[in-house]
Amino acid sequence: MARYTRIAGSIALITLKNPPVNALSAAVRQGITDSVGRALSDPEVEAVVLCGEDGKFCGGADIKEFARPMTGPGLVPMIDAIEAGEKPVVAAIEGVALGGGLELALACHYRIAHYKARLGLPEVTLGLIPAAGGTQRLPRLIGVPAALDLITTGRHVSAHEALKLGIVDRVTDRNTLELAVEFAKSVSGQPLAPRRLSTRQPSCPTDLDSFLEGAMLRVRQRARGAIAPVACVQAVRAAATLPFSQGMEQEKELMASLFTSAQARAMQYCFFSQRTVGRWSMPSGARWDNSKAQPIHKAAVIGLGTMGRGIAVSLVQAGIPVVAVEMETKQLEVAKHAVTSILEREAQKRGKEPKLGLIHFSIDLQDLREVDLVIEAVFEDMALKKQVFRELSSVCRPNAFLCTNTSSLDVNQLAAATRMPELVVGMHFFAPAHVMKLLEVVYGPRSSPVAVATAMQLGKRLGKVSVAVGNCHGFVGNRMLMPYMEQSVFLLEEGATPEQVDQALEEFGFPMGVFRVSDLSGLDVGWKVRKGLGLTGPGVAPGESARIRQGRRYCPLPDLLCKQGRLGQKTGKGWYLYDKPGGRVAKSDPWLHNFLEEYRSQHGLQAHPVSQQEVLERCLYSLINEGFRILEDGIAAGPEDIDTIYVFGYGWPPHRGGPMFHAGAVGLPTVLEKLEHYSQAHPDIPQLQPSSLLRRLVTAGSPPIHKWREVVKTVHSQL
Ligand SMILES: CCC/C=C/C(=O)SCCNC(=O)CCNC(=O)[C@H](O)C(C)(C)COP(=O)([O-])OP(=O)([O-])OC[C@H]1O[C@@H](n2cnc3c(N)ncnc32)[C@H](O)[C@@H]1OP(=O)([O-])[O-]
Repeated sequence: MARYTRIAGSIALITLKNPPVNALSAAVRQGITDSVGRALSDPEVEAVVLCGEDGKFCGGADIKEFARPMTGPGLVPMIDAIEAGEKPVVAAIEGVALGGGLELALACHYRIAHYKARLGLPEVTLGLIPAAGGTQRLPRLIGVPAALDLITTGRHVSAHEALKLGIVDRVTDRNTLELAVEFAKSVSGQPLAPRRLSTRQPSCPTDLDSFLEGAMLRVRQRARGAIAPVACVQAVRAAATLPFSQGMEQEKELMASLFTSAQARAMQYCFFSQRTVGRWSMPSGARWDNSKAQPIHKAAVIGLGTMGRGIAVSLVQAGIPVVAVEMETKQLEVAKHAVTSILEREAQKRGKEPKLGLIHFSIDLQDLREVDLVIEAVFEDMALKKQVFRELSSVCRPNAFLCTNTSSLDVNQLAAATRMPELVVGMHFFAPAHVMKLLEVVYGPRSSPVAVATAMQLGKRLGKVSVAVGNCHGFVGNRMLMPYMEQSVFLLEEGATPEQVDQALEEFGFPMGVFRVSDLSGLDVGWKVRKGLGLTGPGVAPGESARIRQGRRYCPLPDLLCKQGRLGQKTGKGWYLYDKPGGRVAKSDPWLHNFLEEYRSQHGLQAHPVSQQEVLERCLYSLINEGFRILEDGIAAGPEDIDTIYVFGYGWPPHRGGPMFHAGAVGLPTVLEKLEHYSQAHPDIPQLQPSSLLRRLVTAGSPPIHKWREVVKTVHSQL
């Protein structure tokens, strides 16, 4: 709803009231419509101030209403009425003005923002366009290029950037409402026509067509197959080339095609999943709302390789003092130089001073005596990590949280090396750690709720999307990746090329196919893991067949490439060829194609044409199948957790919701049928055998994804 009050004699104050973000629900739209009508018809009111309760202007249209039939007044007529009114309306923007919230502010004649406010049109991240006039008014206010940037990326801007761009008229560190009221009085009686954005001409680049073509190309590259960014460009083109009313018609048509699309459903599911994972729970019954996080005043990172450096940068950027530890002076100096340059570069990008004073570099573990939490990021070697944890346990305060950044090792074994195993959790960051949004918080059987709550809270402070997961090899993300990667190399044995596999995955929407990713991160990473698991190297029993390990099919191709020194981009060749070591442009490599042919003939393998459909079904359904096993094992609390991990950490296209959402969208019976088909064709690949949870869900009539937890619960209660 909206509250109407009269203040300072002649000012009508309309306050949006819909906690927590004053979203524009039907009741709020009705409240605004009624209040604006009342203010315009009251002869004693000279000007209007529009604000939101509790320091938040407006978080936009009410996303929860999208799935229901529309009721109440429409957003567009409400907004148009504000702009057309004969009394000045001033938006007092505190907190957020996002989506429909900013569109509402754009209909006001003046905008005043608190310096901490954030503004933006994030509809594209929900599979939509800003269809309450945002695509037509913003270009008329700040010009086509700047508007296109905001609309196609959905990025939020600070109040200061909004002022520079011309979105707001004033930024204040004072009481925004008081200033807005003063301002409203001062502009009362001034002509309103020039303030109505719908009447302005947008400023366009001289070469508008080629500018828009370039923009279209970029959005198509950035989010392959996503339809909303394309519609955003089309809508802005309409703003640049058509009168306002016709532009609005186009905006409406484009929105109509997006609103009910599968992509919009998937992206809105992602939005809510991200919030669902914040309400974490553990099998013990500990939850987000019954476990209290401890404050972290000072942290430490031990091991300053690529991951440790990124983690240290993340902590410093969040304003947390950090002790950064390496074992030797030489390594410490190299790391210090690298961390300092990242901090300087990042600060420059944000137009701020680097917080170099917050980081202390050291080779002395005694410097960790005062810290509240340590994140260990040394090599992935259990013996070394155990040693580090033993030392940390004796050096740090008894109540310090000890976290490991391991990507797959057993958190419980590390906990057992300490005096307080309940204070040990995994904090699995993704490279580069200061950029990637995902954090897997891994609890072992002995981790205390307070340790999990503290790691989750710290993740939030670092700006991460944190997901609490159980302890198993590879946790959630990497565990699911294993069958996916295995399928991709099996497909090479059967006749595919890396190019074909990558192309299929990239057309599905991944930014990079599996082989390109492998070249980027280095083939030696997986090699080391496989050696550790005894799948290759000295751990393999003499006389064991090259293509069978532990009774199941194994593909030695990645190991063979590693043995030849083909480690990916860093050596200039891997699955592809690069112009030099460290080169980034992947080219097809005839050597590799010959190598694959020789390998097949050596092992008596008959190459057959592999279709794009087979690539997708085998790679994606084996990954999804592992996701069902993870749910069955209680490693992830729900499908939303898995999907959030994949969207934020593994490049899963958000417009496809995440692997588990995708399974539901394809149809669980179809996924089951395909897995049955492929597992019959490849009985030596157990990962293709459908999980019992998938079977149960199909037997239960394939309930919608938000009901899966109930089926999982019955599985657990029967265990
Ligand atoms: C149709 C014409 C075109 C217009 C389209 C639009 O405007 S599209 C919209 C364009 N707008 C956007 O895309 C903005 C989307 N929102 C955000 O980006 C953030 O929520 C935030 C920055 C506003 C606040 O961040 P924060 O970390 O402080 O808080 P938090 O994120 O944890 O959320 C708290 C609670 O609020 C809920 N909720 C939030 N927004 C909405 C909403 N619009 N609606 C409904 N609910 C919403 C959220 O689900 C959560 O509920 P829960 O789980 O407690 O039941």
